[in-house]
Amino acid sequence: MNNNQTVLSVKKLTKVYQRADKKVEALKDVDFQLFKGEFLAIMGTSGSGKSTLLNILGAMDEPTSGEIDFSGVVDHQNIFKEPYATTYRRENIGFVFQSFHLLKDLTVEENIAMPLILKNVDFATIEEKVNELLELVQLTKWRKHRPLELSGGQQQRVAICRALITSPPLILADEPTGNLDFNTSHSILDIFKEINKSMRQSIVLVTHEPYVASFADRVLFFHDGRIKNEYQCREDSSDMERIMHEFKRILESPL
Ligand SMILES: Nc1ncnc2c1ncn2[C@@H]1O[C@H](COP(=O)(O)OP(=O)(O)OP(=O)(O)O)[C@@H](O)[C@H]1O
Repeated sequence: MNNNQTVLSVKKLTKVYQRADKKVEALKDVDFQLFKGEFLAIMGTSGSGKSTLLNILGAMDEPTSGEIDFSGVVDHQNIFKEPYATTYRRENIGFVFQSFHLLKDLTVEENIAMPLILKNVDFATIEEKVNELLELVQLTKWRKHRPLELSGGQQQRVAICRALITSPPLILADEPTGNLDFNTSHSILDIFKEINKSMRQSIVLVTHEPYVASFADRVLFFHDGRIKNEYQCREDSSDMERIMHEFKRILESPL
């Protein structure tokens, strides 16, 4: 849960893509705050702007207008320009994607260690962190294997470790359970919940599934590039049904 210390503050954010002779407004006047230690789900149907938002929060894309106050994450604010964008991503963000994005020729432990190798961290420190993370996700005995020898759920656990190894204040996850079956998704979401609680990292997770969103502390409902409502999870068995109900109501309302 949050203690109201702001990590990110998003104000009147818009993103317009130019596609041939047509403008696509992917984000329209998006306003929200992310709090320290908060697990926030961004929920919406396909095309509602979820990935666009995540890409902007990760400085992989620039907004068309509006502001993001990143002062809860970094000192400088010019994060959309190089070299700041790369530094911001490397130092402050852990990315987890639907399709894992692991390097297939490297072992599990090499994949996890890569962000620290790139930062020239000493071997002993890297080994200690890799061991700790492998234990957290119960993959110690798979450390010498390569990603393609692992199940989808195991590969996603490796990707989560890689995202965590620099201890970033912010984890951005785009449909991290999209390629996984129900039970595997549950165990991956439990890991997100656990790291959020134990390490106090803030998480922004994009999903179109009420079940996945119900693991978060708060859900922002996106529709047609706008935030239509939000839901504070009660952490009980009613969350999924309430999220589903609210999502359905939003989809059935006129734009
Ligand atoms: N690079 C781009 N160029 C042009 N239009 C884009 C681009 N990226 C996204 N869009 C458009 O912006 C809108 C929002 O897309 P976005 O990918 O953010 O949605 P989404 O909610 O993540 O969808 P999905 O769940 O299918 O990934 C869509 O209409 C999409 O076609």
